[in-house]
Amino acid sequence: MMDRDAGKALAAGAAVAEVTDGMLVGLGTGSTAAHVIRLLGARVAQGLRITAVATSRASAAQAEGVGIRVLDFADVPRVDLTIDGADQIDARLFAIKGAGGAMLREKVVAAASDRMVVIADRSKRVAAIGDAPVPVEILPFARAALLAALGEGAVLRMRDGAPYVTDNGNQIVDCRFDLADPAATAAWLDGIPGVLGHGLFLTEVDAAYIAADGVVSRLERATMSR
Ligand SMILES: O=C[C@H](O)[C@H](O)[C@H](O)COP(=O)(O)O
Repeated sequence: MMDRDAGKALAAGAAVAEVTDGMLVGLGTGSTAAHVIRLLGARVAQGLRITAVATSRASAAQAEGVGIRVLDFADVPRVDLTIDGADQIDARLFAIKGAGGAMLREKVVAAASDRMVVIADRSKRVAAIGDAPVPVEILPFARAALLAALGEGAVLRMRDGAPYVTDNGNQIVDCRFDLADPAATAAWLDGIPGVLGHGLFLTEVDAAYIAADGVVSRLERATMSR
């Protein structure tokens, strides 16, 4: 665990090095993104001038706590650079996100970003995304119908004996999909009324910093268009 956390911090440091004066930075959510916020806060204390938007209330609170000025994303048309974690990432820069429940805000912020970078310790790096639940944010009004539509293995996420509620006031269904064709699965999910978001990030990620054995490697989507 210590080793994984050291990897998260190392990857975060590599990505934070991309942040320069004047940027509007998108802050991800989760234990890896928390390192980014901590490191950015330290740089802000040393004089770095940035503003930020956060992909969750938790990240906004952490950022404000370390002196980063957080804007309301509702007022922000474009973001320069977003740095976020992932549950799985592969060489195609396909990612599964949302174990922390923030994937809908994470995706809209990523989509509004000129550059989106995923940071991860080696445990997240996989040959091909698939062996992890895909979180799907649903309209609670349609819960039973959507659980049925999402198929076998779809499980309503619970917390403290009640359905988990996202920052958006919705619920999450964790799904097990055959991801032989991730784009087809994403398109299918995008077409289901009442599905408000999901954790398949297939086009949003521009680069990934992966830490393993004290070394960070970078994967870059150099030639593919977004
Ligand atoms: O909803 C949560 C996010 O997608 C996280 O970025 C993802 O779950 C990775 O979180 P962690 O860095 O805590 O493993």
